[in-house]
Amino acid sequence: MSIMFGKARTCNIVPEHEPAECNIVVLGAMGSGKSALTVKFLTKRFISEYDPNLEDTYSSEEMVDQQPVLVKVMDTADQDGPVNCERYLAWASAFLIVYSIDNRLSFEVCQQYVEAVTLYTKGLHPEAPIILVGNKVDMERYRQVNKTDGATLAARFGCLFFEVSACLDFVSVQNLFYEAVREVRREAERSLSLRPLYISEDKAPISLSSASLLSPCYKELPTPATAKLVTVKSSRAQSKRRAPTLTLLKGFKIF
Ligand SMILES: Nc1nc2c(ncn2[C@@H]2O[C@H](COP(=O)(O)OP(=O)(O)OP(=O)(O)O)[C@@H](O)[C@H]2O)c(=O)[nH]1
Repeated sequence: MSIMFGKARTCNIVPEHEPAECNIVVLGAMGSGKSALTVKFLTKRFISEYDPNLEDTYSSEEMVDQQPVLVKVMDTADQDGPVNCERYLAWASAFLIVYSIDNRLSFEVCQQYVEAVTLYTKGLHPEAPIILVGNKVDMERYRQVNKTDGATLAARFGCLFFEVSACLDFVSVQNLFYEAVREVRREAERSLSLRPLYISEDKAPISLSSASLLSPCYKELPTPATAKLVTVKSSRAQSKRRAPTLTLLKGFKIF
């Protein structure tokens, strides 16, 4: 039984008891800090080196505003700008598009990503939100991109904007991913309120929990050349609450 939210898409309705899922794709120019931000979020640690061609997808059980959510993060590795985007566009619930404040070219590449993603998501319901991220804010003395440039780009495309540093505090990096989850929830509610439910007459209506609203209607995880689903254990393993498990950080050197 499928419910059509105005657009013909196959959709797996998630039963109430399963945690919602949120698929976050991290995009941006090479060297902007995508992997560092991803690893910081998953392990609270800052990496120094990694295999730049490695593209991986990680999952972590999180509690965002007292609601459990399985956050899946695809750390992409494009060589030059938005190419071969279909491997993540349909899978994504949200996008983090990253540039480095000390690299003007990375900001220009970032604009290409924002335009490419917006072209795809406009008109979809729910629309996958974009969060624009100016990384390496610790490199203030080498700044090449003003904060107002980032804010102006974000305003132009109606997306959130943050400046952070993957090598400074963890909370501001965690907040990027948590804000993405919140935006997906907001967009799901907005989308539900905007569009009537079309339910075939012979079926009783079913209640849509926020979990089912949050889990995107997407095809199986794409299988790009090197991407694979691994689970991650953060250094929070020692903390009291149920911590996600990291079994593999291939190619990352953690210090
Ligand atoms: N100072 C500083 N360096 C950073 C920060 N984030 C990442 N770096 C460094 O910048 C370089 C690139 O970081 P990555 O996370 O590998 O960048 P990336 O976007 O994943 O790069 P690709 O995998 O090539 O696409 C590495 O040497 C990192 O240590 C930051 O917030 N501040």
